[in-house]
Amino acid sequence: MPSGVKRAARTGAQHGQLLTKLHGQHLLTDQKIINKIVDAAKVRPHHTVLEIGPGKGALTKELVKRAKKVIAIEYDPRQVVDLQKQIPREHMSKLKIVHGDFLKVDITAPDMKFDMVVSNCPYNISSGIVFKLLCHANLFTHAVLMFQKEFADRLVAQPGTEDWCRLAVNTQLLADTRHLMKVSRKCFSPPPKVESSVIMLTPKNAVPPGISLVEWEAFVTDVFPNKGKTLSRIFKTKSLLKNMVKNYALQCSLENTPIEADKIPAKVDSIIAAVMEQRVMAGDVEEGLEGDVVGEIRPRMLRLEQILWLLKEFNKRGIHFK
Ligand SMILES: C[S@@+](CC[C@H](N)C(=O)[O-])C[C@H]1O[C@@H](n2cnc3c(N)ncnc32)[C@H](O)[C@@H]1O
Repeated sequence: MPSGVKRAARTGAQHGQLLTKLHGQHLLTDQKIINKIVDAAKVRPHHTVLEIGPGKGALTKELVKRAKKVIAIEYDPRQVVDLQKQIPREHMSKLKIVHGDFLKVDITAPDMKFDMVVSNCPYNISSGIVFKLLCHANLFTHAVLMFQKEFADRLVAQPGTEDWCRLAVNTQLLADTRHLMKVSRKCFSPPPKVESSVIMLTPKNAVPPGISLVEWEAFVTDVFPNKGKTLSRIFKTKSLLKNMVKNYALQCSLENTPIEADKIPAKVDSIIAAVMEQRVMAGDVEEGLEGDVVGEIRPRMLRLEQILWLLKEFNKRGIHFK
């Protein structure tokens, strides 16, 4: 082979490998795992399944056998071509391939209606996928999703564990999450460097009453990066105090509450003290909390209901986080 052709072939192959890495293309090859994932999704003949990143169709081939329709969103044009070749002709009419980035595709469009989501996700956009699905939680009943094990562990984490974090709290506000199975590296080609897990994500029916999602997100973002510190210490953080003072001043002016600007920091301090001195919802304290006064508790011990309660305690006293 002439050296120019060899070089071009090598460059082409390297480009392919780079794309493979960039798009998280670790394809499932273990038929038992493929079946278990599709079984877990409980696909019935009247269902439309949305698949994120079908690749060469490992899951898609099973899904089209069982569903009425599969909408598969794939970013890589090479995989789109391969996918078309992989699906048996008799099932082709059930498959709609959308060539695009899942994070950008409008999944609310009338021709995109679906009942559930199944995906061996591209791990490099795991957070984006969860966020987008939660934003459209009203569109589907459940999602069976494979992620890198550490990410999946955080999605299903419980209070009091190391993995209980912002991602867990934000996800579980809007959806129930359940671990389904671990998947060994050996079940993929090429094998990834990490282990994987499959989880079930089931949207909850409604956002808890009296809660603004924007406010919730801001509160959790302020409190959870310091999940090992006590709440009293967290609410003494300068940047957090500054933000609370600014928002309190805004709230006062919106409500026409007469309060002099230089008195606002002291007022905010007194509100924080009042909230911190309370006892956590009686009879609702997690075992292992280090004190029963709010200020002595660390966010990593707080259950969802307790975080909601804490946020409402601030909000009802006029303190907002966004
Ligand atoms: C981990 S592979 C899974 C492939 C196949 N489902 C399987 O299990 O063998 C992830 C797939 O997602 C595709 N992908 C990567 N980023 C994407 C994006 N933003 N939107 C849609 N698909 C994407 C990749 O090209 C790849 O085909």
